Amino acid sequence: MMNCGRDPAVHARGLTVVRGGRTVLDALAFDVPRGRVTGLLGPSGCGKSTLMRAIAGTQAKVTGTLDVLGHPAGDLRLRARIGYVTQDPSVYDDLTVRQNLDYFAAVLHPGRSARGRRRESVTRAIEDVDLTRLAGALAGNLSGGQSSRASLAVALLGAPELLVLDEPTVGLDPVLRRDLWHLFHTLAADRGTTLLVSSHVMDEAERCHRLLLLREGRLLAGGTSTTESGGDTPDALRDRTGSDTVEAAFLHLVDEAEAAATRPPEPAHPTTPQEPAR
Ligand SMILES: Nc1ncnc2c1ncn2[C@@H]1O[C@H](COP(=O)(O)OP(=O)(O)OP(=O)(O)O)[C@@H](O)[C@H]1O
Repeated sequence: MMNCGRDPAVHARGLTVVRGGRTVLDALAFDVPRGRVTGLLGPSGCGKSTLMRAIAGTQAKVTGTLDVLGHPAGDLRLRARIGYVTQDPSVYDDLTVRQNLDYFAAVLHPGRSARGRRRESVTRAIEDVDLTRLAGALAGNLSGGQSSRASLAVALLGAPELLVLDEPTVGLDPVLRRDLWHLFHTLAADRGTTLLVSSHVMDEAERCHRLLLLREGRLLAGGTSTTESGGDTPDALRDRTGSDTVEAAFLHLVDEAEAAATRPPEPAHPTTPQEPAR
C-alpha cells in the first residue's frame, strides 16, 4: 500500500513563508508521520493556515524544503492524493449535499464507466461525515458545522492519502466534535490516512497522536530539534515540561521561549575590559 512507506508524509526543513513583507513562518523543521493524526496547535494568527496552504501547495513565497508524499509541495501529481479543507465552506449553496458531492465526484472520476465508483464514493463520504439524513438538503440551508462537514465529505471523495484540515471542529457542539475526532482516528487506523488537523483549542491536542505547537511563526514543540520521529506526543510534551495538560505545557514553553529571547546574549569573545582574564 502506498500509505505504508517509511518516509514521512510531510518533510519540512528551513520552511519559511513571507507575506506582505512579514516572515509569517520562520525556518520550520518538522516531519509529519504517515497514518497518524498530527495536531497543529497554536493561537489565532500564529501561522497555522499559512502552513496548511503551503503543504496543500497554494501558498506563494514558500522557501526551504517542503516535501509532501515524496514530491515537492504543489507538484501536480499530488492533487488527487491530498484532501484540503479550508475554514471557508467549499460547497455550492444552490445544490443539495448529494448534488455537491456528485459534482465533485464527476470532476474526480469523469466518464460513464466510473458511474458505479462515483455513486459508491459519494454515499460513503456522506456516511463518513454523518450527513446521510441531510443528503437532500440544500447546502445553503445547512448550519455552519453541517456545511463544514459537507466540505470534509468533498475532501474524502478521492480517498486521499493526506488530509489537511484547517480548524475542522470550529463551531461544532461537543457531540459532533467527538464524532469528528472519532472519524479522524478511524481514517488513520482503518485506511492508513495521514491527517494534519489544526486547532486553537488546546484540549483537542489530547486527541492527537503527535503535536506541532506553533507560536508567532515558530515551532515551540514537535520540530526536529525536540524529537526525532516527527511531532511530540501529548505525553512526551507533558512529561518534558512537567505539566498536567497540553495547555499548561504550551504556556510553559511560551514562558521558556520568552525568557530565552530576553536573556542577554553571551559574548562569543570576551572583548570588554570587565571580562575576567582567562
Ligand atoms: N498579506 C499579509 N501581510 C502581512 N501579514 C499577513 C498577511 N497575510 C497574513 N498575514 C499574517 O500572517 C499571520 C499568519 O496568518 P494565518 O492565517 O496563517 O494564521 P492562523 O494561525 O491560521 O490564524 P487563524 O486561526 O486566525 O486563521 C497572521 O499574523 C497574519 O496577520
